[in-house]
Amino acid sequence: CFCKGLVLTHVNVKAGERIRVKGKVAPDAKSFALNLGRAGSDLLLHFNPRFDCHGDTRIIVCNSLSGGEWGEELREAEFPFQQGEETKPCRTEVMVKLPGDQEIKFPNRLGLEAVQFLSVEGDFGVKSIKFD
Ligand SMILES: CCCO[C@@H]1O[C@H](CO)[C@@H](O[C@@H]2O[C@H](CO)[C@H](O)[C@H](OCc3cn(Cc4ccccc4)nn3)[C@H]2O)[C@H](O)[C@H]1NC(C)=O
Repeated sequence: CFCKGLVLTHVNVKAGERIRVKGKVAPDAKSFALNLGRAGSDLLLHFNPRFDCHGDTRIIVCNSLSGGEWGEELREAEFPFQQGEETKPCRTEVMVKLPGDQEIKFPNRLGLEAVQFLSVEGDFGVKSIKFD
């Protein structure tokens, strides 16, 4: 079974701690997103792999959201995701470890000490989330 559109609050993840999200990319995935922050309107990291969305093909878009305003996008061309596969786009405090050895570092633009909010959106079915 898949959990789509998941929102967790009060997760209280601090710098150096790790969140490991495991799940499956939908076979017909267009895009999915993992969001970390204080709340839905204040995101430290919006991590958005796009298979075919907003005119983007197989690009990872990362951004921050502050008071509902998007920051400047960071676009990563390395795209280690396949539609229909199991994957672990795991992440730590604004350092995102991707499948394989690839990492994306993203500035802590909101200067959050801890993350309270985690959400998963789009074509990704969550199978497990681990905090350690
Ligand atoms: C060239 C001038 C226009 O630029 C375009 O402006 C769009 C609107 O700002 C940019 O798209 C937005 O990029 C944001 C990150 O910078 C977010 O990804 C915006 O999506 C927010 C969102 C989440 N969700 C839920 C969701 C997420 C994933 C899959 C399914 C539902 N629905 N909308 C998404 O609409 C889009 O990335 C941007 N493209 C470029 C090339 O800059």
